[in-house]
Amino acid sequence: MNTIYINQKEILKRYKDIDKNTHKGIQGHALFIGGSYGKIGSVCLSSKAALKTGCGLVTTFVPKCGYEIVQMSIPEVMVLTDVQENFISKIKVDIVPQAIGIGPGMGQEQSTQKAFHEFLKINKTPLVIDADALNILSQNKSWLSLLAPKTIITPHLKELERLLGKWSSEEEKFEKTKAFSKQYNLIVVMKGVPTHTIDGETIYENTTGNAALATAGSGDVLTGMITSLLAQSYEPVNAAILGVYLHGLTADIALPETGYQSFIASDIIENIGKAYLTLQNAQK
Ligand SMILES: NC(=O)C1=CN([C@@H]2O[C@H](COP(=O)(O)OP(=O)(O)OC[C@H]3O[C@@H](n4cnc5c(N)ncnc54)[C@H](OP(=O)(O)O)[C@@H]3O)[C@@H](O)[C@H]2O)[C@@H](O)CC1
Ligand SMILES: Nc1ncnc2c1ncn2[C@@H]1O[C@H](COP(=O)(O)OP(=O)(O)O)[C@@H](O)[C@H]1O
Ligand SMILES: [Mg+2]
Repeated sequence: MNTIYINQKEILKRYKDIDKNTHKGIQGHALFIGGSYGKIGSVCLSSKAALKTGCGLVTTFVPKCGYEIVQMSIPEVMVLTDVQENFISKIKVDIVPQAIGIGPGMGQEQSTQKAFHEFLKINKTPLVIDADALNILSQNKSWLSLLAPKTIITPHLKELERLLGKWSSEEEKFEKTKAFSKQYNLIVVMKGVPTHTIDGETIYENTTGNAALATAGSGDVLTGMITSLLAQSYEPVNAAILGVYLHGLTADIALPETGYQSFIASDIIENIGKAYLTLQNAQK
């Protein structure tokens, strides 16, 4: 198997320092599409994580019930709303983002499924697909052919099983995932312990992170971080690898202060700055 271990040395080959003359207009604009009644928090986590990972602008598209929630919990984020109150029914945005993250908290209502299908037919923006958007694809596998090359998908093991069907050994899991990645030309972030990012025949094994990450919203934060890096012009595979590495590093940094149990998804976001500083200090 062609496995590359993603440690600090590998990350420093891929990490790009910030340009001192940059401004928010060229730092990348990320759009998040997701949320439904009772699950607006997921897309708030993705959106805040994206800002803290360095993109210049974030817009979040939610059903109407999410409008005040997103505005009040993250004032830096711009908000667009669906016509429906409790779930997404028609994805209509008048902005030009550099990357889109779709799926966290989105639910699987029939009209949400239809809206997602219409969106996939016309979308030209680099995409990160997570959570319910993956579950919808599992129910409509013919839509996978609508995905542009190097679209990033971020399934946890259950979501992966819904997409691929059951496997009977670890080896078969990897073989099936590699075949799937090649068939649709996708980058698969196979979330687990550890997380493997699969790009065709190549497997990138992450080396950061710990059990503190086993907490609600941890994956929603990862979607925000990867989408942010994609919006900042990282190649899709590097956005995935660096996002997973930084996400894990936040938990390694925080662990001595929080312990495993009290660490929550917001603590990932709080520690993204320290994770970046670790890389910047290692460059000196
Ligand atoms: N604050 C909010 O708004 C939040 C909103 N959220 C949103 O909720 C939606 C549903 O997402 P979800 O992942 O909770 O549900 P679902 O896909 O059915 O998976 C659950 C089942 O899958 C399994 N399983 C999970 N992980 C596994 C693993 N690593 N390895 C192996 N198995 C694993 C496990 O099954 P079991 O092992 O029990 O058989 C578990 O019972 C989605 O839109 C998400 O964004 C959440 O992000 C939370 C915070
Ligand atoms: N024991 C663990 N060790 C390391 N990472 C973990 C562990 N448990 C969960 N994670 C990470 O936490 C994230 C969980 O994602 P996900 O299941 O989508 O959460 P949610 O849907 O609640 O946001 C993944 O990145 C996964 O790799
Ligand atoms: Mg998830």
